[in-house]
Amino acid sequence: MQNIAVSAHGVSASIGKSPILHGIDLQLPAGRWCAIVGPNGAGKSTLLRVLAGLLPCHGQVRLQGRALGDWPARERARQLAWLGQAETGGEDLLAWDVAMLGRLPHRAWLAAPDERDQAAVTQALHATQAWELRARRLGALSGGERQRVLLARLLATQAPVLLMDEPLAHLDPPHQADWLATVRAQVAAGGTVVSVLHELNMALRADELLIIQAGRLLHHGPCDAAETHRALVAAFDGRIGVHPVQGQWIALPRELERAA
Ligand SMILES: Nc1ncnc2c1ncn2[C@@H]1O[C@H](COP(=O)(O)OP(=O)(O)OP(=O)(O)O)[C@@H](O)[C@H]1O
Repeated sequence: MQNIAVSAHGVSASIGKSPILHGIDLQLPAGRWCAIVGPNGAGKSTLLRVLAGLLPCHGQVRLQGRALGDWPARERARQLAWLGQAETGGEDLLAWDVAMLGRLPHRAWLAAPDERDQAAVTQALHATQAWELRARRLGALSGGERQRVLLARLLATQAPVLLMDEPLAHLDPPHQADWLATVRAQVAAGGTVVSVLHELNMALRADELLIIQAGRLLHHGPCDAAETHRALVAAFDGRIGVHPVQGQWIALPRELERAA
C-alpha cells in the first residue's frame, strides 16, 4: 500500500469571515514532489498553511496518517517543516544561527547544539550555497541570499515532509537549479516536498501537480499527463499552452506563443 505523507479530508478554511478553501480532499504520497499551482488568489498559500497546521480549518489534515492536532508539537516539528512566503524576523541573527533554528525541535530546552546539529546545519548551508554567508547578519543579505539561508533552515530540520511557499522567490537561475537538485535528492531519499510555485515551468518538473482554482482542487495528477495539462490550461482560462520542448513540458502564455 502507498505510504501517504499528508492528506486532507473535506477541508474548508476561511480568513476572517471570507471562505477561501472549499471541501478539499487530497492524498500526497511519501517520496514525491507535489507542486501547487493556480491563478493569483486561488488559495494556494492558504492550502499550504492549512496543511502545515498554521491555519485552522473544518475537516481534517493528517500527517503520516495521524491527525495534525494529535501530534505532540515537537514531534510534529521533526516530521514537518515549513518555509513561508517573504518571511521576516531574526534580522540581527547570523545566517548560521538562523539555519540552526531549524534544529530546535531536535534539542532539549536550552541545550547547546551538539555535533549532529552542527553537521545538519553545515550540510544545509552547503546544499543551498549559503555556507559563505554563515557569518553575515540576515538583515544585511540580498533577497536571494536571504532566501537561501531560510531554505537552509528548512533543510536543517531534516524533516521528511517539507512544505514551501514560493521557495524560488529571488533565486537566480543557477540557484533555482540547485533548489531543484535539492528537492530531487530529498524525494530520492524518501522525503516529501510540497511547494507552491508561480513558475509553471518549474512546477511542471514536479512529480504531481495540484491545481487550485477559486479555493477548490480542480485537478491532482502527474505532471506529464495530458489530462493534467488540460486542467492547467483550463485553470488559467485558456490563456496558456503546454508544449514539449527538449524533453520538458513548458507552459507559455498564448500571447507569447503567437509572437514566437
Ligand atoms: N489576511 C487576509 N485577509 C483577507 N483575505 C485574505 C488574506 N490573505 C489572503 N486572503 C485572500 O484569500 C484568497 C486566497 O489567498 P492565497 O494567498 O491563498 O492565494 P494564492 O493562490 O496563494 O495567491 P497568489 O498566487 O497571488 O500568491 C485571496 O482572495 C486573498 O485575497
